[in-house]
Amino acid sequence: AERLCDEAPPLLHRTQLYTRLKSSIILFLMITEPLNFWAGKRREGQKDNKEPVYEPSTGLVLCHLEPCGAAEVDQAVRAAKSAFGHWSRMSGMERARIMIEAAHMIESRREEIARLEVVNNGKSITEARLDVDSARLCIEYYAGLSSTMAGQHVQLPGGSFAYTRREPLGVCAGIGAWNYPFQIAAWKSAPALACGNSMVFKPSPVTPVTAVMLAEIFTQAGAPDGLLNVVQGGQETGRLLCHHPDVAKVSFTGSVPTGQKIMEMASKGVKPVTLELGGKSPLLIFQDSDLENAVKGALMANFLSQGQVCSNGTRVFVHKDILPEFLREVVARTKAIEIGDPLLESTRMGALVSRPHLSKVLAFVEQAKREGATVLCGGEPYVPSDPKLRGGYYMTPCVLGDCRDEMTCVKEEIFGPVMSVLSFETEEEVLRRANDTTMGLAAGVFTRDVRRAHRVVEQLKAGSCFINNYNVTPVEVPFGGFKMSGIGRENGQVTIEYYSQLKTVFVEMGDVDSLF
Ligand SMILES: NC(=O)c1ccc[n+]([C@@H]2O[C@H](COP(=O)([O-])OP(=O)(O)OC[C@H]3O[C@@H](n4cnc5c(N)ncnc54)[C@H](O)[C@@H]3O)[C@@H](O)[C@H]2O)c1
Ligand SMILES: C[N+](C)(C)CCCC=O
Repeated sequence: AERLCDEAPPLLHRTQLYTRLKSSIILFLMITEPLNFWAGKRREGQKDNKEPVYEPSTGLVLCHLEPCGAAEVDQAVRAAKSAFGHWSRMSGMERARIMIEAAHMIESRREEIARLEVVNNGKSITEARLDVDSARLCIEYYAGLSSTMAGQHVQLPGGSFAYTRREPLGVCAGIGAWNYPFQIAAWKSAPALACGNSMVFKPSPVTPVTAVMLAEIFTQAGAPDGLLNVVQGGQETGRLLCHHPDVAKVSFTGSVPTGQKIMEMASKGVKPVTLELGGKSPLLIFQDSDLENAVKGALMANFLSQGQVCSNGTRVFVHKDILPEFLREVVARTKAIEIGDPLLESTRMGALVSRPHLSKVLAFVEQAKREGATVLCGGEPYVPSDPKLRGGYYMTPCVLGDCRDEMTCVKEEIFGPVMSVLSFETEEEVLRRANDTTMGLAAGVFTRDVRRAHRVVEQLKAGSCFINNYNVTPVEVPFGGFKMSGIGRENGQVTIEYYSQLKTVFVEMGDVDSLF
């Protein structure tokens, strides 16, 4: 009876609740458990400040978030500090064994985690499974790197020498966004733990459900209590974490304005930051592209996770010679995207994450129309025929034509299923326009000309570039942004450097040659 809809009248809600419970009783029971986790156990937060969390596909209340205040954050950090003492002294091989066990457990619980991600985030089950796989692969990858952390030996005159040690930082704070809740928790914790750190992770208050499962899995896999902790809450909890004197580093995924605040807070303690921020990435489609692949690439660049992807290539620049053909094809395929219950196998687009976010995205479409863009398809609220989904946050995926560089839809991150298509004539022109942004997370180019592809990529000011594909992020490959899209990288070997520090040791083999 607690599953109140955020808009529908109570009577309708009761029918929906009954239908929903019959089909997902296990999910419902799990979500009543506490969502904070420290020192190896689920914990309650501040009951007086609890807030409802909604299920995007139905608009019903899914659970309540009990935020952590100063006392709870301190307990979590203390637990992490205690685990760090033990974990950091273990060998890389020992840490790897536990991480691999955790990866196996994720594999065996793949469906359960993916379904909970769907219920909390609204994305399709097909995508949620891939997100869980990416989380698992990330843990496997860093388990493999854990034993490779090594320093350098430097020979010096007279037989003296120096060596470097790569050491962990201590307790790391992770703060996540709502678009990839489980995956973000794994992308941050896996390299941190592999390097010998412990972590306190704060998920977005919109999607608090799955990160705690990851923490629980690490404990069940044999990690010391307190190795990965989860504190729930919003800005205030995040602020407490950033300022905590025992937190050595902050790794953040979220918007540019929040990233700026995180950097400011971390600067007070001179703490290193990793910032994975927003984007307004360009996708360049040349006249010699394989059009079938270019269209598929544009859809992958815009409509994954209901368009709520940081790296999305939302400014699609198409050479004028192929623009009509491209638009015909891209619009036809966008119209064919199946929207609806994200738990159904056939669904390709689920619900946006919240009602306020849906309203914000729809307002961007309205503004685009006022500024002269043409809606070629979509951009409308969508009500699925299934009665239980009537209170959900759906919209039809949108393609905007006749876009110009100065329009709001081309300049600002919309973070929804809205593709802005622009026409170009020359390589030099499109490069100038593509780079004319304060952000630089990702960029893509479609062309059959291999020389053009590399020449263009060299000039694109973006951290993650794709040639003849888009939004492919294998965990072996670094991911992160240029300019205001961020600092540091996630994934790949280089991320070890962002979760460790170098100690130099000088060893004298002779006598001290004193000047005094
Ligand atoms: N580059 C990447 O890898 C990446 C990945 C996913 C999302 N994003 C970006 O995230 C944004 C959408 O996510 P969002 O709406 O959750 O972002 P957000 O910035 O509103 O919130 C992100 C996190 O920061 C916390 N937070 C907010 N204010 C804070 C403060 N003052 N101090 C400490 N913590 C604070 C939130 O509670 C949340 O956990 C988009 O801009 C998107 O591009 C980037
Ligand atoms: C796996 N994706 C789709 C590239 C997501 C990257 C994380 C950004 O939101």
